[in-house]
Amino acid sequence: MSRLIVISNRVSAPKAQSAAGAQGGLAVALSAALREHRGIWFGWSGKETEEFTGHLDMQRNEGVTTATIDLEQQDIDEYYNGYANRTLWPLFHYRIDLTEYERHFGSGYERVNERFAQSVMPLVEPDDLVWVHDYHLLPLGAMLREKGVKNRIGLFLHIPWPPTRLFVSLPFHERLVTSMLQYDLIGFQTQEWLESFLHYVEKELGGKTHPDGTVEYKGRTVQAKAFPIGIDFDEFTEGARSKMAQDACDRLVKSARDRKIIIGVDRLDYSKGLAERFDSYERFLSDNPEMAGGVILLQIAPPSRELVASYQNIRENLETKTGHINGAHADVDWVPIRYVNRGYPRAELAGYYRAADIGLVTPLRDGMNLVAKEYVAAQDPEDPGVLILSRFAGSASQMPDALMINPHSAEEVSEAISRALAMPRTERKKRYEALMKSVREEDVVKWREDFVAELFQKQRAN
Ligand SMILES: O=P(O)(O)OC[C@H]1O[C@H](O[C@H]2O[C@H](CO)[C@@H](O)[C@H](O)[C@H]2O)[C@H](O)[C@@H](O)[C@@H]1O
Ligand SMILES: O=c1ccn([C@@H]2O[C@H](COP(=O)(O)OP(=O)(O)O)[C@@H](O)[C@H]2O)c(=O)[nH]1
Repeated sequence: MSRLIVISNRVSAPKAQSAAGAQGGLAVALSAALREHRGIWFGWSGKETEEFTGHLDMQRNEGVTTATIDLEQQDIDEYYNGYANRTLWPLFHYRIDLTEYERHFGSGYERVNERFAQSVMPLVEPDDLVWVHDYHLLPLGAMLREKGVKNRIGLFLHIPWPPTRLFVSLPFHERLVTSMLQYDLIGFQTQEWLESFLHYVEKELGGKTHPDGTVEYKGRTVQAKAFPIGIDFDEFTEGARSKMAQDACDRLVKSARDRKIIIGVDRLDYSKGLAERFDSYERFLSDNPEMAGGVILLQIAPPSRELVASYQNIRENLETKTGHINGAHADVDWVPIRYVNRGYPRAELAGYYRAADIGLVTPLRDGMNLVAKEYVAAQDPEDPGVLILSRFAGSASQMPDALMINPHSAEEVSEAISRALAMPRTERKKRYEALMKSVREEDVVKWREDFVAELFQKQRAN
């Protein structure tokens, strides 16, 4: 079996995750993948250094070897807070209005990718499979090729790929995608993002694409394919059976005092549609005055990317909205929204999910959304809650038995909440069983096995 070298922006050791509560689907998914695979996880330590040295901090923890580098302040500003999270993230989530095109972000992004390439090179052995993750590192494969790496290299993009008409607003878009065509395998979360990518390659680069996702471009053959990511089902359900989960469930049920509970769990990110969700909930309260005092929305929203202005704005906006909704609707013994700006360990979250009658997942655009899958996995099979899911989440394509909504329509979301609260147990069970089948079967193990098997098969074409 080939060794796996996983490269991602963030590296998160398994112990650190379970202690603090990993607040990102990528960290959750990769630790599960590496637990079974001999290999190394390489990336940024999350720390800052005065001067970049390329020093590798190697650690071994619960069967996973990690190798990390520190970055300079300017690197972090231009690469992570800049090009990754002020240019690519908003553009790839269709928010061209929030996308910033600064030349120094682009040069910082390339410089850091070059630093990643230089630092990881000594770790790569001839038979290793190299698996690069996400939008932070799109040109890394090409930089490794320039340094003579002949190994099979795959890329998995965890976020959407935008339609061509939006993507071409990115300066130097051809350069970015041409560099991506140095990978052997490019994975997307859904068929829709895959098709957008193939469309771009045909229309803008003049490459030839085939129905099975094969791309031919300037003598190279690259495979593109959808690999929907799942949760670590075994680990999650074990956590959901723990005392921590049980205590959390009891605590929430007790504090709700027979009220219906709706839960949302999201990084504080504009792509998650939190402002629209709060508006929809207010619409529900206004349309259903008899529900006053009978329902609460628990929104867990740990802060994210706090140095980026658009993330500071969403935080302020939600604080104002929560204050407004609670002010307008609360009573002496009832507050309609419990808005919590902190993160919890996943086992504790599992208890909160289980206590909730509705899981409200309403992103405006989301690569996958693992929270939707975790909500289902945490339910009591005999009395499950209802998942309300945005049609714009990647997970929607695998979860047709959720109540599917358009998150831009407050009316639709409000009606879905009413319908979920009134749904008979037989229908809830039927939907839960269908959803659970995909959550169980299409888990992170299958995702990793499918991607790695495909990468293993692909011989470098040139
Ligand atoms: O590392 P951060 O900047 O704090 O962000 C956390 C992660 O967010 C994104 O997650 C995506 O990957 C998930 C798993 O595939 C997927 O379910 C979700 O829809 C995506 O948004 C990001 O892509 C990761 O790189 C970040 O680590
Ligand atoms: O307080 C929290 C909030 C979130 N998460 C985890 O963070 C992940 C979020 O992944 P998702 O795919 O939903 O979105 P992302 O944040 O990666 O965009 C899920 O596994 C959550 O359980 C967590 O551990 N603690």
